[in-house]
Amino acid sequence: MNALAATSRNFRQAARLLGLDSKLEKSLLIPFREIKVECTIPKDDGTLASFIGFRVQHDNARGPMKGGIRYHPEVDPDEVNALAQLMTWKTAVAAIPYGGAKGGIGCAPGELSTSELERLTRVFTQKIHDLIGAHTDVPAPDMGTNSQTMAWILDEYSKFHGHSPAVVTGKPIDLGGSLGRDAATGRGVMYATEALLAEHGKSISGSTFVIQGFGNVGSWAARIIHEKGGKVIALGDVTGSIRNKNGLDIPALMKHRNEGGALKDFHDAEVMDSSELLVHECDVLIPCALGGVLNRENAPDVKAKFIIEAANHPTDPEADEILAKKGVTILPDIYANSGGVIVSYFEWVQNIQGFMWDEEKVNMELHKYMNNSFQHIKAMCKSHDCNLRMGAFTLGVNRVARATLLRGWEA
Ligand SMILES: NC(=O)C1=CN([C@@H]2O[C@H](COP(=O)(O)OP(=O)(O)OC[C@H]3O[C@@H](n4cnc5c(N)ncnc54)[C@H](OP(=O)(O)O)[C@@H]3O)[C@@H](O)[C@H]2O)C=CC1
Ligand SMILES: O=C(O)CCC(=O)C(=O)O
Repeated sequence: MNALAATSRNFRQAARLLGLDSKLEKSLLIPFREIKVECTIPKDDGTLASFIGFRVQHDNARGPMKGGIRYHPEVDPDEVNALAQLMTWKTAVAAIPYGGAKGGIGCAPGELSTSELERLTRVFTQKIHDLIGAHTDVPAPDMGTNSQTMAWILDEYSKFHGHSPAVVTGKPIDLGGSLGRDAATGRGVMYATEALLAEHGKSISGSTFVIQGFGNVGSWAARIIHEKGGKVIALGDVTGSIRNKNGLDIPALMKHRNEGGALKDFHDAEVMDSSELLVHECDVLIPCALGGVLNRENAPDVKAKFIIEAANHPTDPEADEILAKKGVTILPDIYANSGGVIVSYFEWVQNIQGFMWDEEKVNMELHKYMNNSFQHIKAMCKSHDCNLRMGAFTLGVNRVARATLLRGWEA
């Protein structure tokens, strides 16, 4: 089942639990606007290269649409659509005043030079600048993009609309970015994990973790979990996977990576087959890379007791069912990885206020938002007798449905 079918299926199940009117259900599912643009750039060698860029604006009943921009070869319209829809429910679960959107360009960022990436980002921004804005649709980083990408979007957008720091979040600090945004998704993953483990009488310290993905989300999650006394015993990225049963030395691994070393060359670990990563023995499994990585092929072999969905839609519905039967508890993406968009909201607020918060305040507010959402999800699980995924979906969908009904449809 592709990402869009899986996400829509979860939405429909939540709509049924909530008893939503079928016409409202249909209207909530259909995206507000889907944008597809051709982006041609001259490469450094003078030849032309063409790419397709997407921005799907899913819903704006609760506020400006919000979501990241992904650069990856597998970006396609259905996936962007699914990710945009997830953003709508995620911002509602987090109780921040946004709707949902997502964008992407089908490209392999690792195969483009920095100047080619800059040209591609600027062309994409030229094509969509009229349709984004601080009060309409606010992009942010996702897989394959970072604060530099946001700086180029800000600069290009500002040529048309004047200096507009609040048009993107996840910017460099020197351009109005927020302290704590870089680490926010990983830190939010830690707060979410802490809250879930506490429910089961456990803690991060003393638990073992396996992490897939060592980019923004995976590396920050690993660092913060390590700081909290958690043992990260295996992790992997697209180049390979490593393990150490006594716990990987994450600060040393970060240093090795920052000096250009590949994971497999890290001195204090054993190289392992990446196909074993997701089914490795551990207490907590944290996928932090692509969608659909847990499926009917590997779900029966998963040994983790808890899965924290730091990636978006890492678990397909068949795996969801298999894992539920095995008694694995899954903390769903629309809550588990919401730390990023929550601190994006703080960044946007700071840009609009023209006032900068210190990092302690950012982290304290993030903790508060994550804990509040967890309590609200649990309350939905109780009142609808459902698992955490449906608890989060019913919470998010209900908030968007209420806002939509209050706004009405009269022309
Ligand atoms: N950035 C954010 O704030 C947020 C991100 N997310 C989600 O988190 C996930 C990761 O995003 P982010 O960390 O920003 O992305 P990055 O591009 O920073 O990192 C992605 C990581 O995944 C690895 N990877 C890619 N393909 C594979 C694969 N096939 N097997 C194993 N590892 C792989 C990459 O390896 P390599 O570096 O070697 O290419 C890299 O380590 C995505 O699903 C994203 O949507 C969710 C909420 C917010
Ligand atoms: O920070 C943001 O606005 C969006 C982050 C994002 O794309 C996501 O949560 O999937």
